[in-house]
Amino acid sequence: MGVSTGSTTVLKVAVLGCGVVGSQVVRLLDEQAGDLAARVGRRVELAGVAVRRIDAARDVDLPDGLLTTDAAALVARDDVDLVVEVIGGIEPARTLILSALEHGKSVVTANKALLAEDGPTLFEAAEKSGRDLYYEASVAGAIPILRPLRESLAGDRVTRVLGIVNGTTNFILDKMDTQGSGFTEALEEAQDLGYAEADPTADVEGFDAAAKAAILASLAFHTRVTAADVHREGISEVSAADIASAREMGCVVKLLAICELRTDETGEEAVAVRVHPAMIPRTHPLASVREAYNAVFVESDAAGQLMFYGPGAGGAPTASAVMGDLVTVARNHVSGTRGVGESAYTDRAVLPMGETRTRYHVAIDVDDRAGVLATVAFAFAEHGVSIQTVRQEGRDDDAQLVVVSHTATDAQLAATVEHLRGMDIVRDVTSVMRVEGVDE
Ligand SMILES: NC(=O)C1=CN([C@@H]2O[C@H](COP(=O)(O)OP(=O)(O)OC[C@H]3O[C@@H](n4cnc5c(N)ncnc54)[C@H](O)[C@@H]3O)[C@@H](O)[C@H]2O)C=CC1
Ligand SMILES: N[C@@H](CC=O)C(=O)O
Ligand code: NA
Repeated sequence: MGVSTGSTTVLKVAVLGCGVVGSQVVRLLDEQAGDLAARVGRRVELAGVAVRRIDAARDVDLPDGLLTTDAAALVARDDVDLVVEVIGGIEPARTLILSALEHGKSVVTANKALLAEDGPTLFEAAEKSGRDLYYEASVAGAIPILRPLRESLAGDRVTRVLGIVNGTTNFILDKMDTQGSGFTEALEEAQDLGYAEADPTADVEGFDAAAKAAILASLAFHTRVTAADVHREGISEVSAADIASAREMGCVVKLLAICELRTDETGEEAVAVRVHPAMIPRTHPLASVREAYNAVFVESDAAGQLMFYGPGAGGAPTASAVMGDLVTVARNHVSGTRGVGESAYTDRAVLPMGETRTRYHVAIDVDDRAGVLATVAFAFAEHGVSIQTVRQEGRDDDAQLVVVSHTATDAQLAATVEHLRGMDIVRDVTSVMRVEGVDE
């Protein structure tokens, strides 16, 4: 393959995809041209924009000559120095990124789905070509979180990363909580605002947050975690009743990504990575993260607790992170250097979800008669799950017990729920949700 030599006076950028994010990258490349030249030390110009349809309506004006439907040819062009991939999804994005790297172009991408599925292939290709692969926009949109993990905290030992990393689901849960909005109505609003993925199932079912959790855990713990390693639950099952129940307890429901450094039963350090809805106290800092904002807590041995907060989705905020990476890889290109590559030297195992320890909120429809509470409490005790509080709501045919447990493993809780579901006095277990951010 020919490695591009590019121009010595101008850096040429190919943008692949001109949707919500791509159109904003193209706009910023034009509007910030003067400042970019000063910051990079060389003019940065658009070489071309790969689109699916030339005649599609888009949010940015582009001269026809720059548009092409042949992304493969664009990334291979000799006059292209840097490539921005904002098509999304696995293919053709993976082939295009690999081709760009093989042709000697550094790549900036926002594609968490691809990084979480096949990151190592991309990192190896970047290593082999001696080029950069940067992806700050892939996690928590505009918030600088990957660079702090990769660089600022490289001398510390990160033990936990906890956050809200999906704007769409946070927007939906926030609207359900504060405005009593319906799920579908809130999702449509998030789509109109450009927060949702092309297929919003990726957001709603937690795939997007799981991909981001995999990327965060890999960087934080210097290991390889893929999307398949992440325990994932979305928000499609979160009901208005769950949100009301959380409110009763002084909590709010959030979709959380939790990455932890733990010790397995042999004493080896391992990682646990999960994404699921959880109740957190309204006094917890994450409870005040509204709309499509994201926030990530990082805990490390020396630094203690750090919190990163900001817009986690949307065209312009995401383009801001893409542009930051673009300036970095452009500077590296000009100075003939390379940024930090993948750091996966610890090669830690990923613990099964059953070993995760947390607290649980369980709502149970029961027959309202003497002895029911004791029988239910016995089922929890039998599986080693200690109860912190129980409250009864309703009477007679409408009776419900709401149990909040002390810390137990997921396996213990699952066994308890199965036991409850098999009991005569239990009509249904209507809600099981983890409770996070509460002291023992
Ligand atoms: N929208 C957001 O808030 C954020 C998006 N991202 C990521 O950024 C990437 C882009 O997302 P969006 O701009 O929101 O998606 P989008 O769906 O608005 O844009 C993707 C564009 O790529 C085009 N495309 C598809 N196949 C193509 C091909 N073969 N050649 C050329 N163009 C092609 C589509 O026509 C579309 O215009 C994704 O990886 C997404 O996960 C990351 C952070 C936030
Ligand atoms: N669909 C994503 C976009 C950013 O990654 C989200 O809603 O957070
Ligand atoms: Na980011």
